Amino acid sequence: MATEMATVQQDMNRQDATAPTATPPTATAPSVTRPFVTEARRIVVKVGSSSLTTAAGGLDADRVDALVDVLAKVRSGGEKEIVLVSSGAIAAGLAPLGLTRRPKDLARQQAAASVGQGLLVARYTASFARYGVRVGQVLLTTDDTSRRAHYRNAYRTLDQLLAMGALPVVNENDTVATDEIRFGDNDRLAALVAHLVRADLLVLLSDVDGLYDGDPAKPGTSRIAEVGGPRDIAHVEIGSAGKAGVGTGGMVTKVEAARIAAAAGIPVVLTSASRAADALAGRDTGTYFQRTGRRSADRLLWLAHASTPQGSLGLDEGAVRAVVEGKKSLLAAGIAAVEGDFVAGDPVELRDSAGRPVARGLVNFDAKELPRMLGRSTPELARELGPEYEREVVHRDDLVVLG
Ligand SMILES: Nc1ncnc2c1ncn2[C@@H]1O[C@H](COP(=O)(O)OP(=O)(O)O)[C@@H](O)[C@H]1O
Ligand SMILES: N[C@@H](CCC(=O)OP(=O)(O)O)C(=O)O
Repeated sequence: MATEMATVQQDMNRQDATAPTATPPTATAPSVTRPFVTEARRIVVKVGSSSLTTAAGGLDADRVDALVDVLAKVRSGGEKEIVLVSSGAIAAGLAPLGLTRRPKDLARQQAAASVGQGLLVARYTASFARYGVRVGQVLLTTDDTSRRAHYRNAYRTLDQLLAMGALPVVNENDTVATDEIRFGDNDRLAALVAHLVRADLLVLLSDVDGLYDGDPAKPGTSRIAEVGGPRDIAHVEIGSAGKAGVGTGGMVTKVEAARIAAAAGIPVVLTSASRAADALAGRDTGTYFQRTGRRSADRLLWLAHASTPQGSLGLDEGAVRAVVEGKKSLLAAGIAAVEGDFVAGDPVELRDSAGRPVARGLVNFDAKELPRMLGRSTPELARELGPEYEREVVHRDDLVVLG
């Protein structure tokens, strides 16, 4: 982890007005100082609901167009690929359904998302068409991010869209996600998509021009220009709700997303949508989160951050050592307890004898099959129950140790 101190800068234009246009590059535009941005070939850009909607609610076509202008220009040279993770489905669906504010219940949020997602993608399609760019809609759930077959499929589709010169517009599949398995915000989804497509850069666009060292609405708070690692911002007061009332998660989920991406070797720039052009030109704007780690094995990041465990396995001490220190597969012999109603292929939590989660993995058996297997060796199981029981309960390739 990097230990440099965060750099703090005073900034007068912290909050985006609802002005539709991107900030024009003027004489005061900051100089190009970020080669990791100018050199990035594959970029994931995430834009929040608060940057796409009008003050009165509903989709703001001018703001969508302003963002599209910036993104189309970035990729116009043919050297850069962009994946856009766009929120805004729920916000866009409110007014057409006669709703004045974001409903609290999931069913009405899903209805709004169902109406709004169509409008959102229609708007992007029309707007990118001005530049002759095709968009492809990709809707993902947490399952698509943790199950091997879904994960590969999601990667293949996104990669193929990019190879064919299209621009993927990703959102969470809100209409089928339940409360338990929902990302809710798109910030972490964007970090995981960045990892999935092996992006060189993640740009998070919000209605605020960076991370502040306190509530940006209050005087005396300053923008943090650079974050070397989580310790740099351990003291920062990070709010969970945006002022516009249409976004979710606030700054908390953005910082978490930046942490996930940075730990996976992807640098992150967090700024406002109106500064997207500056940010993507490598100018010194917003908050830059340095990478803190290297790329990890593909799917495991998704397993750690995106999956919702459907149950847990209690491990004895030897099994905890084997899994955590030895990076070995989990065998039935080391399991003392089973909780939950999972089926083979589900993500489960692996806990130590004190109940602390130590790892997460995809289980190879249904919950109801496991009790009679506990504490027994693999050859014994094969002999007594049949050769299909001669398997690890969680294979080490499907297992991630929690840090
Ligand atoms: N320390 C902080 N620095 C910057 N913004 C903050 C901070 N704490 C809370 N916020 C709030 O987070 C909001 C952005 O979150 P959100 O509304 O969810 O945006 P989006 O829709 O873009 O995802 C900002 O408008 C700001 O008011
Ligand atoms: N998938 C949801 C995202 C929810 C949301 O508000 O996210 P964000 O604005 O990124 O905090 C939507 O499209 O409305």
